[in-house]
Amino acid sequence: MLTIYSDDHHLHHGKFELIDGQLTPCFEKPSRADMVLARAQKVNLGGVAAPREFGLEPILRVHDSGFVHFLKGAWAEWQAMGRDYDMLPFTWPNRRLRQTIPDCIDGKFGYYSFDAGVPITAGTWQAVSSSVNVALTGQAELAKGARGVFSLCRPPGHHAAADYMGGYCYFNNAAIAAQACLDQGAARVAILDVDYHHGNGTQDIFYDRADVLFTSIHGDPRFEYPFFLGYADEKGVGVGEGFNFNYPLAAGSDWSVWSLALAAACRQIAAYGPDVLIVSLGVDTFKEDPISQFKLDSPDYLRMGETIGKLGLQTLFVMEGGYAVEEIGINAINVLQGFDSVQ
Ligand SMILES: NCCCNCCCCCC(O)(O)C(F)(F)F
Ligand SMILES: [Zn+2]
Repeated sequence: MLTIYSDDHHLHHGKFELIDGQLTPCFEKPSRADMVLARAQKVNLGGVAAPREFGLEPILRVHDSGFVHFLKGAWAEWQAMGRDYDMLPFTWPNRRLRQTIPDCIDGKFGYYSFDAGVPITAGTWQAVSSSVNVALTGQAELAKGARGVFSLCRPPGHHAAADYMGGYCYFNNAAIAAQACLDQGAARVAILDVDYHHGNGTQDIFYDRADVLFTSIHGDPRFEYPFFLGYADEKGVGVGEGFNFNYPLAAGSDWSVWSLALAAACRQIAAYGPDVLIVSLGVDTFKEDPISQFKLDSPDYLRMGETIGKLGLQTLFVMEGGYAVEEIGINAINVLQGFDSVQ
């Protein structure tokens, strides 16, 4: 399987995030993607290709222009205030506050984000732009007939919605790739989000649409981030009703439980009959993951890939989360090797 990868992700390395009331070094760090790339090369998964440049147009097919232009100009605006350290948001327009866009950068950042997990640094714009190009280059390979492609995206994207970032995500790489499939003539695209955390951004973007089926298996939001979306009763709205399936699972869930949700999601995907499948591939479902509560083990990721491969669909794998850095490469690449093992 071909891997699409850009070194530009190294340009994005936030210093701190707020976890359990403490400022903690960011878990979403460059070594994550380095370990996955190293494993892909070690097992000779396939070639590694640099992304092509697609510009802002495909991003603006999914994201609000005010949001995109805020992110593009944020660091320069911050620097102009004499600040050379990471930007972090700290106040958000909650219930009954004005949904207005202030002039002050702190107000704008709060308007365009939903948590403090999105540091903006000097290299963030370049890194997130390249992460989108990695996803779009993978999508282009699929359009040329590839059975499976791996877009090794960093930063991740599935928490980002049309007009807000959060949870380490800025642009929604998987959603942008899905929209590109539709813009190139696909009638239906299925997205399977296997990251430990619910892909609230991806769900939000496609919630009122029938041309994208969203399925997600994740930690129950009653106890797990992102808390405020990802419940089983969220089925879509309007013409989108019946095209959204959430499978929240209890803390401690292992393969025996997780695989039942995967089978259910795959039944929905098969019934939908998509032209293409996009997998938001997070491997923070791993039993050793430092910020997550599932109990999958490395061999389970081979089975995950085989199960996905048996759908018989052209599939774009888009990297999302996973923080057990020593094993992140083995677990992510196991999924792809499992997929490839199915003829
Ligand atoms: N007590 C733990 C608090 C963790 N708070 C933030 C979690 C963000 C998860 C990001 C991710 O793994 O879903 C992505 F794929 F987007 F990277
Ligand atoms: Zn996650």
